[in-house]
Amino acid sequence: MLYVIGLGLGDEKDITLRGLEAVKKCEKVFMEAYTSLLSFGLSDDGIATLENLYGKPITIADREMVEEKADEILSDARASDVAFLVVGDPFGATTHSDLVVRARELGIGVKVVHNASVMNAIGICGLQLYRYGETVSIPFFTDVWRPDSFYEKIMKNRELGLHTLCLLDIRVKEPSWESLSRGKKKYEPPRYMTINTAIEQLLEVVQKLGGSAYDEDTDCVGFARVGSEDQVIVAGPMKELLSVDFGLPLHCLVITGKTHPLEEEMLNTYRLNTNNDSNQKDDGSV
Ligand SMILES: C[S@@+](CC[C@H](N)C(=O)[O-])C[C@H]1O[C@@H](n2cnc3c(N)ncnc32)[C@H](O)[C@@H]1O
Repeated sequence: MLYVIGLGLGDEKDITLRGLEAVKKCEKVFMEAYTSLLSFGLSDDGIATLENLYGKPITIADREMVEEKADEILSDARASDVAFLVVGDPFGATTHSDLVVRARELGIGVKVVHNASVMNAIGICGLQLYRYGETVSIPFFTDVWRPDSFYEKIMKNRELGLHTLCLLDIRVKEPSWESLSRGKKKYEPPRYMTINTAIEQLLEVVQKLGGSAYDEDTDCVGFARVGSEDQVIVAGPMKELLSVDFGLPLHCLVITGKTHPLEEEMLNTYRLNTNNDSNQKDDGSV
């Protein structure tokens, strides 16, 4: 049996009871480690915390392993119970349908244990989840690659008065161009896009295209480490969020559409000049 288990967004305590029971009975545990992060990141300590809780070792499955070596995971799942752990919800923003479809084709049973996803946790800012349009991904620009396909989607959402969730690039275990040209893979250090970089890129694109979908005065909400004890949520115009230090990853950004007075009321509690208590530490410190 293949158990596909969501870990939630914060730390090791966010797994559900159902998920924990499933992991405990599995003989092998893989953890997908390239589309999201728990609050402790990929530090050895963090993984060790999970291993202690589960009472068994975890094999980190990077993109190469999940995409190229899925056979290994599936052949284990054919013979015994195997857990495949995904931060957030397994089907929130990342779809692991490939693995599930292949397992089903091979006659391997699949059970999914859901959990909170960034896709629903952003509801905390007060913008109604049913008032969102298409989610966009913002990739890191390079000197020679500065794609702008997200612009049109944001424009369509804004024309319809809908909010836009922008998921920000994560680069983990990316081979460097240099090493590829030498034929021996060497990996770049991991990179996680900040809200500040995302806004810089968004403003660059709207200026380049001469568009009007948004500008530096457009109201947004920046989220860092949602679901963790030290989460930070700040609402304000793009130009204001540009200079906010949101701290460690992960970050995402919402560009507001047309807001309802009730949405505004909640949003106002996250503005810089208010008593913003988005941070959930018990002592209220930020
Ligand atoms: C592919 S999505 C996450 C999918 C995950 N399975 C889920 O359900 O949440 C990854 C992106 O979502 C955003 N994200 C995920 N978790 C976050 C968090 N706790 N706080 C802020 N942004 C987050 C980041 O922009 C990150 O690059």
